[in-house]
Amino acid sequence: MVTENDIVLVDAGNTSIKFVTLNNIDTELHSAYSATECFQTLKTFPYISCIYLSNVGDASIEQHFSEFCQQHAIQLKIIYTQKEQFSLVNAYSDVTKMGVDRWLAMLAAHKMTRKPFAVIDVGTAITCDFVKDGQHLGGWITPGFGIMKDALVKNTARVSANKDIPTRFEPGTSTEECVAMGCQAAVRGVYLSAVDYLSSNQAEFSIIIGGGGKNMLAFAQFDGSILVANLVVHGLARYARNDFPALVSE
Ligand SMILES: Nc1ncnc2c1ncn2[C@@H]1O[C@H](COP(=O)(O)OP(=O)(O)OP(=O)(O)O)[C@@H](O)[C@H]1O
Ligand SMILES: CC(C)(CO)[C@@H](O)C(=O)NCCC(=O)O
Ligand SMILES: [K+]
Repeated sequence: MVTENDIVLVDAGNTSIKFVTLNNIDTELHSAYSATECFQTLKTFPYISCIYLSNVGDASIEQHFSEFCQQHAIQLKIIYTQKEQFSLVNAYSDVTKMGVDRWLAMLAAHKMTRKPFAVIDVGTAITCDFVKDGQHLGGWITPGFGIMKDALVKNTARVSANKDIPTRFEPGTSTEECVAMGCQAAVRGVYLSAVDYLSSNQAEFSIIIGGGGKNMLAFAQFDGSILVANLVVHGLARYARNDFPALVSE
């Protein structure tokens, strides 16, 4: 019999691989910087029957997982972006081009609200996708906080940045602070633009925010937006629960 702790959900992003067993989906995720590092941790798990993998990084990740799963007699399900699933319809005409993390974040958010919504995933890149009545309307791809700072430093002679993640939002008084605050302003701009777009078309809507950098949008909670942990992994969980309906009713 398959149980929730035998199922592992893996979100391979551009910077790191995040993974967790289905029963621990709302706890802090494990994180690894390579497939090899991820396998070292997976080998310490008592038993794995099935791995659900989503990957927006290098295709070699899928090859590594395929070999690992073959060696350890684990079933591997690689999830790809679809045109339609769980009553959600993708707006891309070529869905193979859409990062599966966006698709999974939409599926996770779609389960959380009936209102028209924007789902914002704050990671290496920031994505924002809009959905109304189960129809994806389209979205935005924006550089993430780190990439923005790097691009500024790379393309200027006198602008420098540090690695600090800002804990305040106000005008800066040194170059490094101005860069950190300015890039934070740009991240907040994605949220504010989503509010602007949604409110011009409908009276009621939800905004759902996830990803490792979601705390940069923590202020949005006061406007009724929902900050959720592990959006992509929650999307993967929908596929797992659909395949194994006896686990938990959906
Ligand atoms: N405490 C924090 N506060 C704000 N931003 C953060 C924080 N920690 C990380 N970030 C930002 O979030 C991003 C990391 O996001 P995430 O953990 O979703 O994973 P990732 O592996 O980097 O991204 P992806 O899955 O897109 O590859 C980094 O680019 C960083 O700028
Ligand atoms: C935009 C990212 C990098 C966000 O992780 C990912 O979803 C991706 O690689 N997307 C491919 C391009 C697209 O979604 O249209
Ligand atoms: K690219």
